[in-house]
Amino acid sequence: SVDQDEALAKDFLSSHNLRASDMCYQTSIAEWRYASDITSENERLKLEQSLVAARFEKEAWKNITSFNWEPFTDPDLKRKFRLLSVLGPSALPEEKLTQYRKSVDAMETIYSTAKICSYTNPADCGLSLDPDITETMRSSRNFDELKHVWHQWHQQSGGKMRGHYERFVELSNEAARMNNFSDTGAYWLRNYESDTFKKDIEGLWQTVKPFYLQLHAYVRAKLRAHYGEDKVPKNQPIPAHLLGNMWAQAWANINDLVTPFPGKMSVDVTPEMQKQGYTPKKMFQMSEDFFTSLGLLPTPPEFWSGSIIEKPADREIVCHASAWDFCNGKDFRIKQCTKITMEDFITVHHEMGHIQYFLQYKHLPLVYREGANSGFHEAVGDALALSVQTTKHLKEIGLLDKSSPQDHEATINYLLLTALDKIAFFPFAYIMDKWRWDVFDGSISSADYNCHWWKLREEYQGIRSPVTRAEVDFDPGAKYHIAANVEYIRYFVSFVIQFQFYKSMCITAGQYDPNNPALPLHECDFYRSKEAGAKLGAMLAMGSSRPWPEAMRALTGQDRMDASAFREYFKPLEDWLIAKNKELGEPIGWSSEGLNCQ
Ligand SMILES: C=C(C[SeH])C(=O)N1CCC[C@H]1C(=O)O
Ligand SMILES: [Zn+2]
Repeated sequence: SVDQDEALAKDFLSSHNLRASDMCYQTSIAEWRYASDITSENERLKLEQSLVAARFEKEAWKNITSFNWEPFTDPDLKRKFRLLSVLGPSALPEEKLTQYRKSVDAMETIYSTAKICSYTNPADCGLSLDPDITETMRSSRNFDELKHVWHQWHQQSGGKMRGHYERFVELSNEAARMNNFSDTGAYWLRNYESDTFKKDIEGLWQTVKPFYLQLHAYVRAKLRAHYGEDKVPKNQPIPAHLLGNMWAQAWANINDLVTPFPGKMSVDVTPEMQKQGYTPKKMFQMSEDFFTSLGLLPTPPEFWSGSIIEKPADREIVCHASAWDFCNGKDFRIKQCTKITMEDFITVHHEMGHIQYFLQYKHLPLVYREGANSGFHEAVGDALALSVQTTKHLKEIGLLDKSSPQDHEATINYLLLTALDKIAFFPFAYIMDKWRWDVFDGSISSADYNCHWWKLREEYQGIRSPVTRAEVDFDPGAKYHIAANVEYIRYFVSFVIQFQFYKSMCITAGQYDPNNPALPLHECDFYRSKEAGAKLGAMLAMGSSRPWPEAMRALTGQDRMDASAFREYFKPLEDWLIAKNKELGEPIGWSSEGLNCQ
C-alpha cells in the first residue's frame, strides 16, 4: 500500500541522508585540497573521489527511483524524492564522466594559474589575475597599459580553453539528456521551479534597461573626458578595458573618473582602510560582528582555523572567492585572496552570507541544505553589505569622517557609486547565461562561440573588445564561472531580490519609511536590529525545503522577483542621470555596426 511504501521511503531517506552526508564530506575535503593547493596529484585525488561519489550517487539513485513516489500523500516526502530523483553528470558512464571532469578541471586550472607579462617590464612574466592584474584593472588610467593587460589575460586564460570547452559542452548535454532534460541549460533552470522563469528574467531586464542606458551614456561621457574623443567616441560602445574590471561587470573602480560632485567626501573607503591598517582578519571579524549584531549565528572555531583568507606565497590556489559547506554540520570555510579594498570588504560580506545560510540550515536533511533557489544564496551577504556600505554605517565604524555632510550632492555621489556595481552588473549577468543557453541548446555552434559572445556583449552591455577578436579566441573562458562551469543567472536573480530583502529588513528595523523623507531607503542601516535579523534567519533556516516563493514571503511578504525595490532605491539617481545626459548632450545607447569580431 502507499502508506507502507511511504513508511519504507522515510526509513530509506533517513539512512540515505547519513551516507550522503559522509560522502559529501569526503568529496568536499578532496575538492578543498585541490582548490587550496593546485597540483596534479591533488587534481588526481579529486577526480578519484568524484568517481567514488558518482558510484554512490548512481546506486542511491537506483534505490530512490525504485520507489513509486509520485502518488505519495506526504508533500514533504514527495518533494525530497522529486529533488533526489535527478542524478546529474554522475549519470554518465565512468569513462565519459572522467572526460567531463577532466575538461572542467583543466579549464579551472588554466584560469587559476594563468600568468601574463608586465606592460612596463616585459621581462616580468609572472603576473597573476589575483592580485596583480586585478590591481592594474582597478587603478591604471593608462589606455594602452589597460589594453595590454586585458588582451594578455584573454589570451592566456580563455585563449587556451576552447578545445576543453567544446568537449565539456558535448558531455554535459549528454548527461542532461540522460536526466530527461533537453540540454544543460534546461537542467540548470530546474533550480528555479518556474516555467515562466526565462520570461520573468527578460521582463526584469526590460525594466532595468532604460536606467542602464542612462548610466552607460553618462559613464561614456566621463570616460571620453579622460581618454579623449578618438578613444571613446560618441554613440559607440565603450571599450571593454576602461571600466575598472576585467569583465566590465562592476564599474565602481572608476568612481574617481565619474563621480558627479568630486569636491564631496569620497564614499570609496579603500584609501581610508589602507591608512587605518586594515587586515583581512579584521575585515572578516567586522563582518562577523555585523551578522551577530542582528542576532544571527556566529561562525564556529573550525571556520577560523580552516579558512584561507590571504593568498599563500608558497603554492598555487584557486583565488576566486568561495564559501564551503563540508556537509558535517561543523566544518564551514571561506577561501579568498583578500585585498585591502572596499570591493573586497563587500566580497567578505558576500561570502559570509553564504556561511550564514549554511549555519542556519545545517539541521535540515542534506537534500534541503541549499538556498531556496541559487539566487537566494548569492543575495544574503549582499543585502547586508547594502547596509554596511551606507555613509551612516561607514561613519559609525570610523571609515568616513562624521562631519561630512549628508546633502543631496552626497546622496547622488553615493547612489552613483552603488549603481556602478549594481546596475552595470545586470546585462553582464544576463549574457553570461544567455550565451551558454544558446550554446547548450545548439543555436550556437563552436564555430561561432566567440563572435556570438561579442555580439551579446555589444548588444546588451554596450561594450566592445579593444582588440579585434576572431574564432581562434575564446573570450568567455576569461571569466571564472565559464571556466569552472558555475551557473550565473543566480547573480542576476540575487541583484534583484537583495533589494527586496534589504527593503524588508529596513522596514522591520524602523530604518526606512516611504512616507518620511528623513528615512530614505538608500540610507538605511539595520546594524544591531534583532528583529530584522530574526526575519532573515527564519527564511534562511528553511533552506530549500519549500518552493522559493514561500521562503521569500517569510521575509518580504512578496512571492515573486520584483524590480520596484531597486527602482525605489535608485530613483533620485535615475532622475539626475536623465537631466545630466541632456545637459551633456550625450546620446543614449550606441550604434550596432562594427562588431569587433570576425
Ligand atoms: C564572489 C563570488 C563567489 Se560566489 C562571485 O563569483 N561573484 C559575486 C558577484 C558576482 C560573482 C562574480 O565575481 O562574478
Ligand atoms: Zn556567492
